[in-house]
Amino acid sequence: MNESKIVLLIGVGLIGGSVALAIKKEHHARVIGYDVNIDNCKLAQKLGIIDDYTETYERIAEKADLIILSCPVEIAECFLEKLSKLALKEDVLITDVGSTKGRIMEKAELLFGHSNAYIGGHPMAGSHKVGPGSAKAHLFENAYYVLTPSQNANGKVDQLKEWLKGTKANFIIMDPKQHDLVTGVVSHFPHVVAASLVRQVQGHAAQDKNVQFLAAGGFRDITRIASSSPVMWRDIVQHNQPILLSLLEEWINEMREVKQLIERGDGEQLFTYFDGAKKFRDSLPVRAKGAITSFYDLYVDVLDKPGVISDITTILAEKSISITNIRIIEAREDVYGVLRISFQTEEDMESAKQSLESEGYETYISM
Ligand SMILES: NC(=O)c1ccc[n+]([C@@H]2O[C@H](COP(=O)([O-])OP(=O)(O)OC[C@H]3O[C@@H](n4cnc5c(N)ncnc54)[C@H](O)[C@@H]3O)[C@@H](O)[C@H]2O)c1
Ligand SMILES: O=C(O)C(=O)C[C@]1(C(=O)O)C=C[C@@H](O)C=C1
Repeated sequence: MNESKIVLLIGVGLIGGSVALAIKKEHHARVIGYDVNIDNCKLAQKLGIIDDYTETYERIAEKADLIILSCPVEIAECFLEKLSKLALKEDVLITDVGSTKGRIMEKAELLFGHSNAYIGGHPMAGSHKVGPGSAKAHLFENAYYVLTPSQNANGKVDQLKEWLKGTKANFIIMDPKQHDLVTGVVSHFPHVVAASLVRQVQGHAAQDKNVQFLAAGGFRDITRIASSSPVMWRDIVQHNQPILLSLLEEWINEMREVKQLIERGDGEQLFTYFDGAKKFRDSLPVRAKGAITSFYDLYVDVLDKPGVISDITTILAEKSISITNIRIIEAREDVYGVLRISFQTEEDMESAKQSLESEGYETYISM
């Protein structure tokens, strides 16, 4: 379907590229890219993410059936102004993939509110990587994909879902303000904390080189997201400033309480604090994509002996089970360590579990 439809992708990076691939999986539309970084357009064309690219978006925008803003959120906001001055098609659909929705939707209501053209969007999955080279058609599979239709655009939500059905995401309609509060809590503020932890460690590393060598699994897990695009996060923080400031106040109070807990040194209170955090963290839906994880992880107890990883990968290869990642998350000489193996699908994870257990390995689905 959509034989002759034109999609204009403004921002040909990780998320735009992934959305474009998902659209091309289901529709025969022609996807044209526009990006300030022409190398991203060239790479995306080579990878089959876009059919062509343009160095001047205006002419294509006026022909487009679907326009996707997949650039940093401050830039997306500027593009709303630019697009509103063009003679767009009457039935055009415009969406974005930005991590914040409040300011974008305020502007969209102002400029496109009279029409039914604008539906904000935010796929709640991603990566710390950037650029079209890391784009994947399945990036949003099972993830929540928030939609924020402008006042008159409710009737067009199904049309957008149809365009985006190749993402296999779970669409959810939200109010933009509610969206910014929730994502502030689970995504934006954790990013600020991750970056600040890395900067604290950086300060210590300048005093003692061993800090870098010993920055192991736990630190890496909790700070992976600090490796994401600083441009993207600068814009997110500027857009969600009031909510982030209020979360920062909450966090400062929480840290004051933690300080008192540590000063008191009461084992029972410390246990209760960590146990409460563990119980809530463990209750989160770790097997659904979203804020917590992007893959189906299986944990395997292993003796740290030479050949154990190749034994495990051989067992899985014999059953044609593909893995997306494998990592030793704890290993000391001659004691049990834990291997984390990630799979693309739940079925692969379940078959791996069965195969490894039948060979005598002990496995868990979450820890
Ligand atoms: N990375 C994630 O995990 C994630 C997840 C969901 C949503 N988002 C949102 O998706 C959007 C894109 O982020 P990304 O992760 O794909 O980053 P990215 O860096 O991979 O892609 C952004 C692209 O926008 C381009 N760009 C920048 N300024 C531009 C301009 N003036 N005109 C045209 N193109 C321009 C960049 O050159 C780049 O190709 C952001 O709004 C971000 O908030 C990111
Ligand atoms: O997995 C990551 O690297 C992400 O940071 C993805 C993440 C998130 O916080 O979950 C980051 C920002 C986006 O708006 C949506 C998803």
